[in-house]
Amino acid sequence: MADDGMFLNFEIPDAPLKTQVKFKGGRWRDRLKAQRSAKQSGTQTKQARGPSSTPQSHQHHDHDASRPAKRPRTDDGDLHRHAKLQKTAGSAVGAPSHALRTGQISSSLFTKNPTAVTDFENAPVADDSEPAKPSNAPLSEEAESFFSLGLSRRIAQHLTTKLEMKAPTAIQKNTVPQLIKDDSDAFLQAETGSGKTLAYLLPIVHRIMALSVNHDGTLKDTKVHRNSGLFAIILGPTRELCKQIAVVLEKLLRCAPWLVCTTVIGGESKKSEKARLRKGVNILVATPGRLADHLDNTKVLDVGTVRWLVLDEGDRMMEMGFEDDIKAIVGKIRAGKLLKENAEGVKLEGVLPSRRVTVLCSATMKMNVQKLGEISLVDAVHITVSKSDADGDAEAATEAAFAAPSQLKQSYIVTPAKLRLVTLIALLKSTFARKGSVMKAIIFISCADSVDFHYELLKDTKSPQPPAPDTSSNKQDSYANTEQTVAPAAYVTSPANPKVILHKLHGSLPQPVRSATLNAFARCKDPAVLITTDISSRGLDVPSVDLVIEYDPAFAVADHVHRIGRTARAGRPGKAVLFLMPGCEEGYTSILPASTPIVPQLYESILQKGLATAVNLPSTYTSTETEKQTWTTRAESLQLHLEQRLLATPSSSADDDAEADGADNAKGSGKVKSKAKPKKKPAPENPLLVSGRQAFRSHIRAYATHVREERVYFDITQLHLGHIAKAFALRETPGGIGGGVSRRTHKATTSKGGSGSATTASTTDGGGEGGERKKKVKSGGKGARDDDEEDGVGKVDDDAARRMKEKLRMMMNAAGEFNIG
Ligand SMILES: Nc1ncnc2c1ncn2[C@@H]1O[C@H](COP(=O)(O)OP(=O)(O)OP(=O)(O)O)[C@@H](O)[C@H]1O
Repeated sequence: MADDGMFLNFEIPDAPLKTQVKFKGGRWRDRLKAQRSAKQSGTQTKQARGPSSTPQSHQHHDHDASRPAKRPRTDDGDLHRHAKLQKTAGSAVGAPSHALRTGQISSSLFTKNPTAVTDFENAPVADDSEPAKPSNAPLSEEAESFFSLGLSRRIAQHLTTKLEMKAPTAIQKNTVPQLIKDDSDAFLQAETGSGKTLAYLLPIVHRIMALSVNHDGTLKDTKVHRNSGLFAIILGPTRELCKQIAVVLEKLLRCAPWLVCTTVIGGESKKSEKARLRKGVNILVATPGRLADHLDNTKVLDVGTVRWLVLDEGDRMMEMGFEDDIKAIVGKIRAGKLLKENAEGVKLEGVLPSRRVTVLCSATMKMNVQKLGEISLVDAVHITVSKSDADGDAEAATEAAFAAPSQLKQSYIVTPAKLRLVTLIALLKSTFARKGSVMKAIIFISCADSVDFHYELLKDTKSPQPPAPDTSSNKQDSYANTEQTVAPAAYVTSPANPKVILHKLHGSLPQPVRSATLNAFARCKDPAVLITTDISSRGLDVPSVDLVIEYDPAFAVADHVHRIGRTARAGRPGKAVLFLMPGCEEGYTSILPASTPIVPQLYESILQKGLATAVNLPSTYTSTETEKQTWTTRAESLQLHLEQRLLATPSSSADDDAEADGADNAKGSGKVKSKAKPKKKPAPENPLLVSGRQAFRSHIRAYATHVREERVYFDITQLHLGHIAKAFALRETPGGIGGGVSRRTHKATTSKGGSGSATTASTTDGGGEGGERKKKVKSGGKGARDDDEEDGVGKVDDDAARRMKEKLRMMMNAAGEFNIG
């Protein structure tokens, strides 16, 4: 069938387009071969542009044997599917009227794409008939109540009346009585969104309250207050999570206003944290590095009365390199003498646990959790929601906790690399096509550079920044802090949702910006999209997230489970869509935990649905789209438009600014010669192009850091870099991937201990504790990529570097097809 849909019917400026590709590097013979291949391909393209262009000529081109083979080509299959969909879309495929005039270019979006191996015909289909029973919802009110868990009337009433929680969830039902009556350590494991935070907070608060309140709610004579001692420490991996835990705790403590909690999480001056600790605190929420620091340097922080140490998201803390800090914290707490009464003579014995209790909390189980257990737990009770655990089958119970919530609908789209960007836009556009169907969506991307790029690309360039959420205590601050991270979106809006607000979040942003952005996303009343790295994958609880898009797959299955767990929380419905590329990536679905089948979606259907109507371009651009355009031409026009945006020369005002800056700098350095003719400066590069190239490089490097066991699905040698560049709206594949490590870090710090081996690279950690901790990136480990808080540009391990080198050599010997004239 024909593939005329791939031709574009509009002019683009000549200047930025490279008509000839220069091949550098590699052996001259290979370069010559590639040059010839390019020439031949160019001739074919020219032929195709002529009026005699036929679909056959493209197919011939596609099967050009002289072109170095990279991946199995599948045009036949692809075009067949494509044509089939075109027909259903009612468009005329193959009409020769699309033939281009000289000077126009062809978009190769729909050609030379590898075939998906998924058997779409026999794959499971989405079952919309009956939603699955939620697995993480609160239990029925008739069957369970907070009161029956052994909680005091005061707390139980507070939960039902003030916090509007009618009944406990299953993990709360199993945890609360255990931690109230027993002083054993506990390993708490339940799926995402199942209410683990309250599961450990409720018994702690209940028992601390019991120092001053009788079970019937009447007050005792002795009433503890903020200076009565620190009773519990809760550790979380990121500042965001710690803040969130503190918010839940503050709400809970409203029924016991004499108790005080606070956070020490970095990102603000240690002095002010010390001041708060000096004022007195009963429950402390902290990141490990910052707490270890205070334990070393803040005398007023006395752990003699501490009875509970909670390690929330334990595996993540280990993964982030907090092992030494945790060891130090556990060691210090255990070393201190356990006080039976506090300084004021309040008897703690008999009310608080008789020993120090450690609670380890995680939705997923990794090897490092075991290690953390060895460091911190003694004869721990394993608490899950599963019956199997009660039956003694711990493995089955762990598996149940590791699963995604049953009501979460998971699907995946096998999208050729070149079509990723337009498919993402089409997916978002169709998502927001109906008012109210999706209010909030989160897009996970592998690295901060790529987050920055996609945010800049998708935002509406000229629209004013949306107002800051009005609930902030400091409106002005909040507004200023989100200036670079919150903006109205272009492309993805629809007549039903003309306003969609875009947010970006990653660990390279300053802490106040991170907090303000998250706050803005959580409180946004308009439909909202958050583009983010894994910094948002753990523990974050933002209400009404209806959709999670994994545009880049997670670096490990456990991370995938946490990412998709940002939706479908506490029994609410949710959807998760995973982008995969044809080939080995498709096998990844076989290892994903899911209670219901993960359904494949055709990218063509997504494009067809999303691009059924015209795309709203940013306000500085005028759309030339017509109603009659088909989804394929829309996809191509959109891709071309995006590529052109990157190729556009920056405006003259930018030039002037640069000129002025240059002059200022020269003056500053005192090197201005009065009569010297100002040197002509090279035209500044388009910032979007620079950002796109950087995003591409970081993306490829991050790709090399999938965990070893999963690299069979994410094989870097299988990547077609040229095609991937297209997903960054780049016409040419940027160089400089293999060489060196370019990092964007806050500031260099020195490591506190740690076993720095020759293959160990260190990057500052902007996420956990604002550059205080040094993250260890070990050879072969996954720290090399943009971890949640880093910028994703790390050292690729030796193995990956070798494969990358090979890949680059292949690249240099072959011509990326859209590099060719
Ligand atoms: N008993 C309850 N009734 C109703 N909602 C609840 C109940 N317990 C918790 N929730 C709500 O459920 C949501 C998820 O809770 P929480 O963040 O503690 O989950 P989690 O198990 O820690 O998830 P994750 O593993 O993703 O961190 C929160 O919005 C919380 O307010």
